[in-house]
Amino acid sequence: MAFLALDVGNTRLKWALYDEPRVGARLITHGAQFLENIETLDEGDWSRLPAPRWVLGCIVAGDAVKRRVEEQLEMWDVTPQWVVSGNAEAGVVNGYDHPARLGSDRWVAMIGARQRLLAHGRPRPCVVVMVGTAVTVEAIDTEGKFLGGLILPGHGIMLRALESGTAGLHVPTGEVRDFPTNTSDALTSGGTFAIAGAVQRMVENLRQHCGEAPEVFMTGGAGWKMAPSMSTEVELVESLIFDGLLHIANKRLAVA
Ligand SMILES: Nc1ncnc2c1ncn2[C@@H]1O[C@H](COP(=O)(O)OP(=O)(O)O)[C@@H](O)[C@H]1O
Ligand SMILES: CC(C)(COP(=O)(O)O)[C@@H](O)C(=O)NCCC(=O)O
Ligand SMILES: [K+]
Repeated sequence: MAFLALDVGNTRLKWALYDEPRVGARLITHGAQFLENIETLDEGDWSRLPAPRWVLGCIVAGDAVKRRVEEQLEMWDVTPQWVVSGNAEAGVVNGYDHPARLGSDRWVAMIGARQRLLAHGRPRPCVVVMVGTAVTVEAIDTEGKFLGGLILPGHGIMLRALESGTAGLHVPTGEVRDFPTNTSDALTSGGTFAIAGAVQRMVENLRQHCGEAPEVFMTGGAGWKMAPSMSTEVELVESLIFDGLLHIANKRLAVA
C-alpha cells in the first residue's frame, strides 16, 4: 500500500511516493512543484499515481499553503498527517528552547541525518545543512542531542535584499571565484561564501564542544550548488527529509 511523503518549503512542494511506509521502502516516483503551481497537482503530476493509503509530511509554508495542499489531497480518500517537532524522536533529542517551534523540516532532516550517521557505524557529532529558501545549519552531538542551529538567508533572498537596498547591484548571476573582479561574481561568491563560512563556523563550534570533527550532511534544492564551494568535506544527500519521514512513518504507520 503506497505511502506519500511531502516536504512543503517556502519555495517548492517536494513529494515522493513509496510502496510502503517503512525504512528501505521502494521509491515509486517523485517530483516537485513551485508553491504557485500547487493547484496543478491533482490533474497533473498526481493524476496517474496509485492512491496512497498514508500521507505524512512536514510543512513550514504557512496555513494558507497547507489548506491548498490538503485540497489537492482530497482526490484520494486519505487524511494527511503533519509532523510537529517533538522533544525526542528516532534517537534525536530536541534542545530547542521551545521544541515545537523548531521548523518541522529541520527536525525531520536531522532524524534522517542521524539514522544515516548511525548506519555508517560508530556515533559521531554531525552538522546538517539545508540550502533552500533559507539556509539552516544544525549541530547534533555524539549522543544525538540537537544542540542548536543557525538560520540565514538563502542565495535568492540575499541577492534580492541587495538588489532592493542598493542602486548599483542589478546584474546577472555570476560565478563563484576566490577573488571576484566584477559585480556579478562578487555577489554570487559573497552569497556562497557567507553560507560556506557559517557552516565552517558551526563545524568548528561542534568540534570544540564534542572534541571530535563532525560529519557534515547537506540537502535542499540548492545544495548541489553549494557543495562544491565548501571548505570541509560534505555528503550531499538529496533525500534527507524523505529518509526522516520514512523513519517516522515506520514507527507511526507501519505497525498499524
Ligand atoms: N528547478 C529549480 N528552479 C529554480 N530554483 C531552484 C530549482 N531547483 C532548486 N532551486 C533552488 O533551490 C531553492 C529552493 O529549494 P527548496 O529546497 O525547494 O526550498 P524550500 O524547501 O525552501 O521550498 C530555490 O531558492 C533555488 O535557489
Ligand atoms: C527556517 C525555515 C524558514 C526554513 O524554511 P525553508 O528554507 O525550508 O523554506 C523553517 O524551518 C521555519 O520556518 N522554521 C521555524 C522557525 C525555527 O525553526 O526556529
Ligand atoms: K526545506
